[in-house]
Amino acid sequence: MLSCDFQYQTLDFQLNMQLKMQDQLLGIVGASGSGKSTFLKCLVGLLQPQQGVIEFQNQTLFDSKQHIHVPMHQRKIALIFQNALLFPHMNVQQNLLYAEKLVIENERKFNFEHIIDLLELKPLIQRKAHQLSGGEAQRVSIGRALLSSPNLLLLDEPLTGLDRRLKDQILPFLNTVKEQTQLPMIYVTHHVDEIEYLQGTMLRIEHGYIDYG
Ligand SMILES: Nc1ncnc2c1ncn2[C@@H]1O[C@H](COP(=O)(O)OP(=O)(O)OP(=O)(O)O)[C@@H](O)[C@H]1O
Repeated sequence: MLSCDFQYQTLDFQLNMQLKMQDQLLGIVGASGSGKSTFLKCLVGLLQPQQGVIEFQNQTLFDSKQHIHVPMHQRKIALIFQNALLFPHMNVQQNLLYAEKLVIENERKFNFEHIIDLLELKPLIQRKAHQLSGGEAQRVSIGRALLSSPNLLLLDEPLTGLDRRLKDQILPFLNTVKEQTQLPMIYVTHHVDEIEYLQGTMLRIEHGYIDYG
């Protein structure tokens, strides 16, 4: 599983993470600015900690002493942001197939048809990104992340900006993804009820430290 013991520091912020992720879904909550997104960015390889170690499924992704910093595209970790970032000039099908084609065939975990069914995307496949609602676009971005065949799925406030009705639509899809794929997931949110719904274990970060209180 995931094992972290690292520090990431800027001029005015320090993140100290020591954890072993045991369960399939780890939910992370904490005040704005506490370091939740910074943690995900260190895992995916967008940011490089100053010191420490990050290991995932027996692979060292980062080790300051051994000068190991596996580049993002080799980590097999997908990150879903608050705003679905789809290619605007492509339709939904093209957006999805683009992600799939980046993975060599015998390493693909899911196929296109399976993802279309799982996320009920069939009625949308010919639409361009700007012809989708926020919730539909987020479903496509979840599908695209899955087709990149990740070993770990990171979700950074994926429901923020969606109204209650859309949240209530997307959460069951995320639950289906969790149940059907068995993918390890880390889910950052301000809403504890989302983690409870997804039956995740919960971790709180305060001012860059894990709060065990
Ligand atoms: N691009 C950046 N440049 C400089 N400082 C940043 C940058 N992004 C975040 N920070 C700072 O790093 C610290 C941690 O921010 P981070 O985004 O990880 O918090 P967060 O817990 O995800 O907050 P939120 O819940 O508001 O998304 C904060 O002090 C923030 O101001």
